[in-house]
Order: sequence, then structure tokens, then C-alpha cells
Amino acid sequence: MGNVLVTGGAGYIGSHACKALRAAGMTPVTFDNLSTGWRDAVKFGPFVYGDLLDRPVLDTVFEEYSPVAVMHFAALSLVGESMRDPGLYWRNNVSGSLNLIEAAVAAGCRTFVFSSTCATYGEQDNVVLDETAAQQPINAYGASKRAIEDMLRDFEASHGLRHVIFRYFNVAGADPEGEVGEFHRPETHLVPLILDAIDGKRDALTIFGTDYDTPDGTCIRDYVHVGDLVDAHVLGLKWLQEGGESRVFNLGTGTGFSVREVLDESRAVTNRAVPVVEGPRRPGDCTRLVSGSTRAEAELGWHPRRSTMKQMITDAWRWHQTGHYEG
Ligand SMILES: NC(=O)c1ccc[n+]([C@@H]2O[C@H](COP(=O)([O-])OP(=O)(O)OC[C@H]3O[C@@H](n4cnc5c(N)ncnc54)[C@H](O)[C@@H]3O)[C@@H](O)[C@H]2O)c1
Ligand SMILES: O=c1ccn([C@@H]2O[C@H](COP(=O)(O)OP(=O)(O)O[C@H]3O[C@H](CO)[C@H](O)[C@H](O)[C@H]3O)[C@@H](O)[C@H]2O)c(=O)[nH]1
Repeated sequence: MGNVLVTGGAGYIGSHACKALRAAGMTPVTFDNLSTGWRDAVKFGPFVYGDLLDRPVLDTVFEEYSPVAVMHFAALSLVGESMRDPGLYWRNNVSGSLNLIEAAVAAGCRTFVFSSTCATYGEQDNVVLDETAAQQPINAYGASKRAIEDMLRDFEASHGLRHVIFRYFNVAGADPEGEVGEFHRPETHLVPLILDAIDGKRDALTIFGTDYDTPDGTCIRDYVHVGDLVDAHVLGLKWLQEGGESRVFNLGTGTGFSVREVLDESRAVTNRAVPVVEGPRRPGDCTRLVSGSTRAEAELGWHPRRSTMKQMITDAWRWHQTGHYEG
């Protein structure tokens, strides 16, 4: 019950979280500067146009809506861009999060759910990636997220800011009811790029590297359905509201799929050919990133229900054929 401030609520994952919060009886208040998000994606509660770097606007939002909690999705999240322009990432993600955290604490809002990433683990092939694995990011995006995690721990120690940190693996799929979905411009994620190639919006899907040390030579990732991912956020919020301690949770299924396996399943689901080109490795890609944790299941009671590759591609394909945003 009550208002939840959702930063980045006009983006891919944040818009799905708003729908889940609304379904759970809360009012999601979206705060977004629309740098990579869409006004049309804000459907489940009020919208405030604003930038995390603008502290006075943040203070006004806390005053006006008195949120019981913050879900913080807003960030820049392109690995390649972060390598070219690290200052952009440190300013937007780290300085922006510092403003948000300070505004929350000043307003007495001390319940905080944060989107982190498996990119904070970095290149650690053959290591079990549970929440205790070392965080050794190999790009500025991952480094910015690790810094925000540290910031949350410091603000808990000094100001009692209770938080849940979710480290996502690869998020895919769309709302099964088609109200919201993934729409990035430019798009860099594998599944929507495959669907673009299938229906001719791009010439072909380029496989980034076929010489990795994996059974079929292509990179392996752990894909989780966006609907399951946001369900975990509602459970994480409940955990904090019921007095649970600050905690880190990986969100992945523990099953890895190679790029070729995702391509095969896309062909099967859509019953269409995928034009494919084999290209060089993409800088910054790890060979294998698969969660080695069941903590979210064990402690939050999180049970991913839609995170089969077939279901993720089915839902993404439905959205791809019907859904888009214009502003
Ligand atoms: N998509 C994935 O697979 C994935 C994986 C791991 C982690 N994450 C994290 O999940 C979160 C959401 O990712 P997404 O894929 O939905 O991204 P997205 O780009 O679709 O959404 C991010 C939203 O934040 C907003 N935003 C960015 N900077 C802002 C600022 N300074 N002030 C206000 N609003 C701002 C954007 O306009 C956008 O609506 C991010 O924090 C990302 O790092 C995503
Ligand atoms: O055109 C493409 C796009 C991707 N891939 C491959 O497909 C896999 C998945 O790539 P994505 O770009 O979809 O996802 P990433 O694994 O690079 O990135 C995801 O996980 C990262 C953590 O490593 C970050 O959190 C990031 O925000 C999130 O999207 C990778 O092996 C990539 O090399 C291709 O072969 N061709």
C-alpha cells in the first residue's frame, strides 16, 4: 500500500515493475528524464519528468508523494558507451544515485530497492557466481553499479537506509498482456535484435564471436523473464517492509543459453528463418555469465514461472509484432 517512487519507470524493466506494483496494490510514481525511456510506457501511476541530477526536483517529489519506498531503475546501461565515455556513467549513475539517496534519507524514506547487475562480477570464468563472488567489473558501467552498492552500505551504516540489491543476469521477454515491452533505441540486446532480423528490420543478426571456449563456440548467458524479475522486486520490497535485513540477491535461473541456442529457439517459436552473420568478439563480453545462487528462491520465495527460453521469446515476439512507443 502507498506510493512507491520508481526511478526509470518509463524504461523497459521499470515500466514492468510499475505494472507489478499496481497489481500488488501500490501506486508507482514514475520519475524519469526520458533519456532512454518513453512517456507512453508510463501507464500505471503518475509521471514526474525529472533528472536524478536535479536535487531540488527530487526533494519536491518526496514532499509531494511521501513514498514509502524507492525502486531505483534509472541508469545508463550500455557497456560499450560506458567504455567510450566513463564520465557520463559516473555522473549519471553514481552522482545521480547519490542525489536520490540523500533526498530519500532527508525525506525519511529509508526503504530502497536497487537494480544492480551481474556485470559487477566481471570476467570470472569457471567461478560459481553467487552473491559472495568477488566484484571485479571490467567496464565503467559495472564499476558505476558497484559504487552505488557501496554507497547503499555506507548510508545504511550512517542513516539506517535499509536496502535490497538485485544483481540481474540477462533480462528478456515482455508483459504477456502486451501493455509494455522492450523498446530501446538504439537496441543492443540479443533477443530483440534477433526479432528485428527475423522480420527484416535489420539485415542479419551478427554473432559476436564463435571461438569462445563453450560447446558451440558462442557466449553463454542466463536469461530471466522481465515478469519474473519484477515479481522479485515486489517480494524484495515486502521483505524490507516486514523487517528483513539489507540483502543482495542474484536474479537469474541458473541455466545458461548460448547465442546459437537462443537463435535456434527463436526460429522454433517464430517459425521463421533468422539471417545470421558470424562476426568478431565484442569487447567486454565474458564467455559465460550464469547465476550460481538460489538465495532469492530460498529467502524471498521467488519462483521464476515464465523464464523458459520459449516463453521469453514468445512474449518478446508478441510485443515485437504489436507494441511500440512513440513518445
Ligand atoms: N536490461 C537488462 O538486461 C539489465 C541487466 C542488468 C541490469 N539492468 C539494470 O536495470 C535497470 C533498468 O534497465 P532497462 O533495461 O529497463 O533500461 P532502460 O534504459 O530501458 O530504462 C532506464 C530508464 O532510466 C531513465 N533514466 C536514465 N538516467 C536518468 C536520470 N539521470 N534521471 C531520470 N531518469 C533517468 C531512462 O530515461 C529510462 O527510462 C538499469 O539500472 C540497468 O542498469 C538491466
Ligand atoms: O547483436 C548481438 C548482440 C548480442 N550478442 C551476444 O548475445 C549475448 C547477450 O548480449 P546482450 O547485449 O543481450 O546482453 P549482455 O550480456 O551484453 O548484457 C546484459 O548483461 C550485462 C551484464 O553482463 C549488463 O547488465 C547489461 O545491461 C545487460 O543487457 C552476448 O553473448 C553477446 O555477445 C550477439 O552475439 N549479437
